Amino acid sequence: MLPAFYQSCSDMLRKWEKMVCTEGYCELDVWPYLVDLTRDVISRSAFGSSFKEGKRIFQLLEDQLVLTIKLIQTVYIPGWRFLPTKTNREMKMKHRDIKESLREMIKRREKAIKAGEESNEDLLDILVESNIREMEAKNMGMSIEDVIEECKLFYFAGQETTSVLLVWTMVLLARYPDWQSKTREEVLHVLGDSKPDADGLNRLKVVTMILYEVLRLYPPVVELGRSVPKEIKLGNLLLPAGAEVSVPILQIHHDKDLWGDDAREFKPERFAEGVSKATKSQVTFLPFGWGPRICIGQNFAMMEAKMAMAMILQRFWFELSPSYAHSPYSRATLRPQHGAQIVLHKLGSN
Ligand code: HEM
Repeated sequence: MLPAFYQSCSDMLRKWEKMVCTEGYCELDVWPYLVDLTRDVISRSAFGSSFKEGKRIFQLLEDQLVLTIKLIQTVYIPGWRFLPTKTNREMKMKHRDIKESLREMIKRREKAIKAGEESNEDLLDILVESNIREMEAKNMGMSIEDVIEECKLFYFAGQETTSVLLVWTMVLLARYPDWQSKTREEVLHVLGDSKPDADGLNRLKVVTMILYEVLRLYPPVVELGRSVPKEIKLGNLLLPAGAEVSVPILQIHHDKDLWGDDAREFKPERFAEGVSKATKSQVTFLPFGWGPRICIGQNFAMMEAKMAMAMILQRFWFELSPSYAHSPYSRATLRPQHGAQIVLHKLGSN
C-alpha cells in the first residue's frame, strides 16, 4: 500500500508547492485537499490499475449518499421511493451506472486472473480471486451487489475517517508550534528529505504519539452503536434483548476521571510509552472501536497518516490563519465545520 500512499501524497504536495512557490507562503483551506488525498489513496488501494475508473465509481457512491441524505430529510411517505421523481430517477441511474462499471471491471479481472496474469493485489483482485475459489469449491460466491456493498464499506469506512485524522493533526500542530518543531525534527532525523519507507515510518515515535493524542481528542467516529440480541448481564446492568446501546467514544476520551484533570488538553507525551501505559491497560482509548468488530483498516490508516504528515513536515512549516474558526461538528465523522485555513510556508522561509 505504501506506493499508493506515496503517489497520492506527492500529487497533493505538488499542488501545495506550486501555490507557495512565488511568495514562499500561501493561505489555503487544507480540508478539501486532505479529503481528496484519502479518496485517492482508497481508490488506488481498492482498484489499483483501474484507479481512474474506481474513482468515478466512488464519486457515484458519494453522489448516492448525498441523494439518500436528501431523501431522509424529506417527509416519509410509504411507497414514495417507487415513484419516478427526479431524485428517485437519479438514484436509479447512478446505481445502474455503478453496477455496469463494476460488472465490466470484474469481468476483465476474472479473465486476467483465469489467464494466469499477475495479481494487482488490490481490494478488487482479492474479492474476485476469493470469489473464483468459492465458486469452484462450493458453487456459490458473491454477487455484483455484494461486491458493491464491500466497495461501499471500504470507501465510507476508510476515507473520511482518515482525512479527519489528518485535518485535526494539521490544526493541532499549527496551534502548538513546539510540537510541530519536535515532530519535524524527528522526521528529518529519521528520514532526512528522502522518500519515506516502511522501516522509517515505523520508527517515527513522536509522530505516533501526536496521532494518538489527536485520535483521543478528536476521534473521527464519536460513538458506536450496538444492539443487544439476547438478555445479558454487564457488570451491575441487566440489558434486555432488543436494547440499543451507545458507546460514547468522545466522552470516554475526554473523561477527567479516566485521563486526569488535563483530559481536555493536547498532551501527546501521555502516549510516550504506548497506549497501554497511557490507558493503564483499561479500554479507555477506542478510536478504532474494540472487540471482534474493531477497525480492520487501523494499520492502513496509521501508515497513511504517518506518510502524509512526514511528507508535509519535510516540505513546509505551517500556522493557523486568522480566518480559521475552530468548530468541530459531527456529521457521520467529526469534521471541521468551516474548513481548516492554514498558512503554509516553504521550509527554510520565514
Ligand atoms: C483514522 C482512521 C479510521 C478510524 C478512526 C476508523 C474507525 C473505525 C471504527 C470506530 C470502526 C467500528 C468498529 C466497531 O464497530 O467496533 C471501524 C470499522 C471499520 N473500518 Fe475503520 N477507521 C479508520 C480507517 C479505516 C480504513 C483506512 C479502512 C480501510 C482501508 C477501514 C475499514 C473499516 C472496516 C471495513 C470496518 C468494518 C469492520 C467490521 O464491521 O467488522 N477503516 N473503523
